[in-house]
Amino acid sequence: MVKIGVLGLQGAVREHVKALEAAGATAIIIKRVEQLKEVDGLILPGGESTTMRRLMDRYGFIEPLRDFSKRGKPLFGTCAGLIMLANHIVGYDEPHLGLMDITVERNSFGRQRESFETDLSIKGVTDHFPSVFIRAPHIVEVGPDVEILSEYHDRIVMARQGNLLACSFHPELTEDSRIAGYFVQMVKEAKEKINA
Ligand SMILES: NC(=O)CC[C@H](N)C(=O)O
Repeated sequence: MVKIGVLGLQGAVREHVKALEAAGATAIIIKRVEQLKEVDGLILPGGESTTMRRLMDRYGFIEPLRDFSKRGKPLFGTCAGLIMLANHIVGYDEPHLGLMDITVERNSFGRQRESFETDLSIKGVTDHFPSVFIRAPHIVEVGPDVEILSEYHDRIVMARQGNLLACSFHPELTEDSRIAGYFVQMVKEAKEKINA
């Protein structure tokens, strides 16, 4: 069984733990850098990216998370977590982790529609996934190694680059654990490779 961490500095943490368990993984909440060595993959949850960055700096997570990724361990960023992974953020000079070859724009679905739910088709998962968007970012542009997994009204809302997975919405806020299952499978495959 794979063990997957959920970064627990801020945001929608417990819901991810539940979804991972429903998808057959062991899940632990990560609050200290030393805990990273216990897990085979990590979820960066939704929340508020500027707050999350401040806490990552305070607890020294930036470099250890880059190392984690370099060692071939998968990361999955949802909503604010997607913003943490991106190489470029529209309107900002510097990225946060800067691991994934994507450009993201924050809060891109308009104020009057701050939060909504819609049915999305997600490549490799299902044609119908109930997706909750909360002040969500979207992916403006992807590099050549990035596979687009889902779009909503011509905006990219889910993508994968090797061991990096990112989506604009909150898959953990619905009962459907198939996206968590997709990530669990990524982590299993990465673990086999690392141990081979
Ligand atoms: N639900 C979310 O994670 C919202 C993300 C938030 N609007 C940000 O820019 O960080």
